[in-house]
Amino acid sequence: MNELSEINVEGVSLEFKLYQDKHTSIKEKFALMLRGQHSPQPKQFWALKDVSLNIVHGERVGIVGHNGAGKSTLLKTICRIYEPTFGTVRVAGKVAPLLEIGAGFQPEISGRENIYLNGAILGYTRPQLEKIEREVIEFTGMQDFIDTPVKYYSTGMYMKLAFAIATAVHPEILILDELFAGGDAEFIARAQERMASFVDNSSILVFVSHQTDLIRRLCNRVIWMDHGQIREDGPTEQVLTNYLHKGE
Ligand SMILES: Nc1ncnc2c1ncn2[C@@H]1O[C@H](COP(=O)(O)OP(=O)(O)OP(=O)(O)O)[C@@H](O)[C@H]1O
Repeated sequence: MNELSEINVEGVSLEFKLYQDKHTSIKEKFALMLRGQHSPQPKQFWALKDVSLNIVHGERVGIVGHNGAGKSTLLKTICRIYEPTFGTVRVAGKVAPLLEIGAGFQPEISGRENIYLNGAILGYTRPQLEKIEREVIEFTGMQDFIDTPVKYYSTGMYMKLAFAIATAVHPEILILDELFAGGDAEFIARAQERMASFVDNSSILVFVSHQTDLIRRLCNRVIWMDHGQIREDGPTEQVLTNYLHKGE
């Protein structure tokens, strides 16, 4: 286990271009063309603005903020799905990202085959994959469906499988985005138990959620995102109190 897992985000800004074509009808476009004008240029939008943070092993970080504050964008930037427009992201340690449930699954193949496929993508070795297969089937309780193509799975089943695969072998850095929307109560309870026991002093959890109770239970540090910037970063209770009183 890497005792030196670390996430370092330094001066990160990320720009999206917002296309506004949907507000321009074909008739309006023709009128613009006849007048020798062009459709409006895409608007620039900064989803992250000069974000800096450092997360070290042993930290369980909850990210809170209003809708559109930049929480998911920050996670995707840490996972290198988005390239920052400015700034740098450095990650030391193996990352298990759970950003969009089922995003890594192949719909036509079975749950069991997806365990192998996803596990291989996460970098697990063959002996680890065999252990994971047993462990995942046991954790999910999905013996009866494990050889069914995952396109027939419900959202809850996708979630169980993805969570079980990502956490089967203790990852050094676990990154979760709103994981529990749509899961059944029993699974949510078991997943929370696993997450609580998952983080020890040699790993990192980064967790986006609107469920402040869950964040309070699982995290020892909270980052409050507001309009693409960090509004507050500190101990869970302090930041949550401010967020709940001054935020949203
Ligand atoms: N691929 C994209 N292209 C353009 N804009 C985007 C894209 N992804 C996100 N955005 C915009 O960036 C902003 C931040 O989005 P993000 O999903 O990071 O917010 P969030 O804090 O996770 O919100 P929520 O709590 O609603 O999930 C939003 O205004 C969103 O519309």
